[in-house]
Amino acid sequence: MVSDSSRLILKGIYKSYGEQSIIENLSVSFEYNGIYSLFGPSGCGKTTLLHGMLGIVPFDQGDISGLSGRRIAVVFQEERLLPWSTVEQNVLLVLKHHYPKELAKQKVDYYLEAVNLINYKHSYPRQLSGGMRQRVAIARALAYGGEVLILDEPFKGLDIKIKTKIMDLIRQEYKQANKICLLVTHDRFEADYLADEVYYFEGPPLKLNKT
Ligand SMILES: Nc1ncnc2c1ncn2[C@@H]1O[C@H](COP(=O)(O)OP(=O)(O)OP(=O)(O)O)[C@@H](O)[C@H]1O
Repeated sequence: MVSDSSRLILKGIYKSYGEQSIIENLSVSFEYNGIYSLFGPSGCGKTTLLHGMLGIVPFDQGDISGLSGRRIAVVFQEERLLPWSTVEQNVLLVLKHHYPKELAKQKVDYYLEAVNLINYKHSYPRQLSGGMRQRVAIARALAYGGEVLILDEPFKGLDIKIKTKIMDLIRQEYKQANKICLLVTHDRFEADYLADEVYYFEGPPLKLNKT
């Protein structure tokens, strides 16, 4: 089979947890150079789909193409920050093997500024609010960069002003050839604001309702 490198394709995906079928014969594809929202109610299986794509949980069946070998940045539902490291160190950590030291530091400052946290770079996660910690996780993913950006409910707890500022930045950086951004959300405003295309899901089992 010839693989199509301009698309990320999921084909015939199945996933169950015990007796509960979460994903049943789902096929969906995304084009590089696209920003997509995966919109659907809480519990329908969106996170399971993302985690399967990332290899965090194994799918029971199905094929994924167009993802391996790509650099992937992720914002998970939880911030996953190191509590013993400062905000700056948390972001730097993921950059240090990918960029020279000075460039890495510049990136940290640029993205902390972008999420309105530059004045907190020497703070520890416990000194921040939940929404601020979430913004550190967003800054970390954007600074890391990559061809694929996966966002799982990244804007919860953020006010509309900062949320739209961050979404504008993401559009600027991901509306480019050879890049994909996938946003999982059950917030209709976010889904419409960020994406070129909104995929509507229901479930479980997760079903693509319409695009
Ligand atoms: N590790 C697990 N073991 C058993 N069931 C699970 C597990 N993870 C998820 N589920 C179940 O799978 C279903 C889908 O969960 P999932 O987190 O994928 O939904 P979601 O659409 O992302 O929801 P939300 O928007 O609330 O995050 C739920 O019914 C959940 O209870």
